[in-house]
Amino acid sequence: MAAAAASLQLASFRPLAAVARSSTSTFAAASVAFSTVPSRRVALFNLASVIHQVQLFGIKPWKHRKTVNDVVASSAGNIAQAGTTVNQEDATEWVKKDNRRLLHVVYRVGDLDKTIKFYTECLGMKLLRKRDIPEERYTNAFLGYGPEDSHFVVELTYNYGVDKYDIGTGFGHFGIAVEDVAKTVDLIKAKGGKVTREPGPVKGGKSVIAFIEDPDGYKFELLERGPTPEPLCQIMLRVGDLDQSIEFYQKAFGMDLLRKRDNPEYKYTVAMMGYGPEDKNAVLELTYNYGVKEYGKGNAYAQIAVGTDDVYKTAEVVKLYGGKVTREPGPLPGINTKITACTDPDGWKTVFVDNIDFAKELE
Ligand SMILES: C[C@@H](O)C(=O)SC[C@H](NC(=O)CC[C@H](N)C(=O)O)C(=O)NCC(=O)O
Repeated sequence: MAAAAASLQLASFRPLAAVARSSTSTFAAASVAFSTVPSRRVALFNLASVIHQVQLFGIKPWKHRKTVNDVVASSAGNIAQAGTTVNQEDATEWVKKDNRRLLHVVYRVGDLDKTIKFYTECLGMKLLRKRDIPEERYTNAFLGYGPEDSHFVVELTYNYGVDKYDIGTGFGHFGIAVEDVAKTVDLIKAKGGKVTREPGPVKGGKSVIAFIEDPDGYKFELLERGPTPEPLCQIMLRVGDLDQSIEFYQKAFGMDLLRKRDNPEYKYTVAMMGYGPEDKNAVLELTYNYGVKEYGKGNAYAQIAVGTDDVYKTAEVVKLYGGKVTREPGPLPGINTKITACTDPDGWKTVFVDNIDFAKELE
């Protein structure tokens, strides 16, 4: 197994010192939005959080205006309703300065041991941790090319008794950077892996790629690149309106548009979105196929997870830019890690995870 991993010629797995971020994305502040915060605890947390962010980033606090929904705290401590009016400029400033990175991508598999064997032996990943939640009847396995505190990894979910899922048409593939695609493909073939596209230059371009399939049919694109600290480098999702998606990921998520490439010959355009340069960070590769507005999502691929310093503010910003918050911010029962979840314009899900709570989970 060690030899297999070595012959993959994957990059040295040194931790990322820091996630380099640029601030190239710009957008106009146009309107204000309102959101309701349902409890006093959350309202007080938000106040503390604003102060915390000011201390952390040295930026001015968000402007909160009194509205009919505002927090009404009597001397007896009763809260009628809570609400905030978030100024877009401040939201933009905060989201760009928030400490964000892609943590992991979550998807379902039908046979955990089979997938772990394939990822470790054919893709050279390491099994980082496993957790079984019998009361919820599922098991997770985390695999990747370096420790979770500094690397993007996969989180596999096995639901007891479910051995098959529908991958749908919207999910594209995961990208893995390797130094020699042909050698990697040979190794994968020797291990019995399925190669769906032989090594060679990408159609309409020069970079050498290949595609393989894992035991559940998830596609992995092998991309020939020099050494990188983050070999697990892309999640490709298909979208129905690329400009709308780019704007959403820039404004609501604070991502940068790292690269956009149109391939008219093959009738598609891709946009790379992320929290730092592609050679050092995993990115979202959003693909628009000319004229295709909708895709089937299936039930196999689940979501990406992104670290944040404040899930409450994150949810506010997502709402401010028209995103759908599917899980209001707050601690998860049992483990107390604070999260919030939302969907993008195509319905692709993201879970934001509190950075400090996540670090505690890894201890
Ligand atoms: C280098 C980087 O930009 C790529 O590898 S793009 C890979 C390319 N993507 C697409 O074709 C996307 C559109 C396609 N219709 C889809 O929805 O998946 C690709 O897969 N090329 C295949 C090839 O054989 O070159």
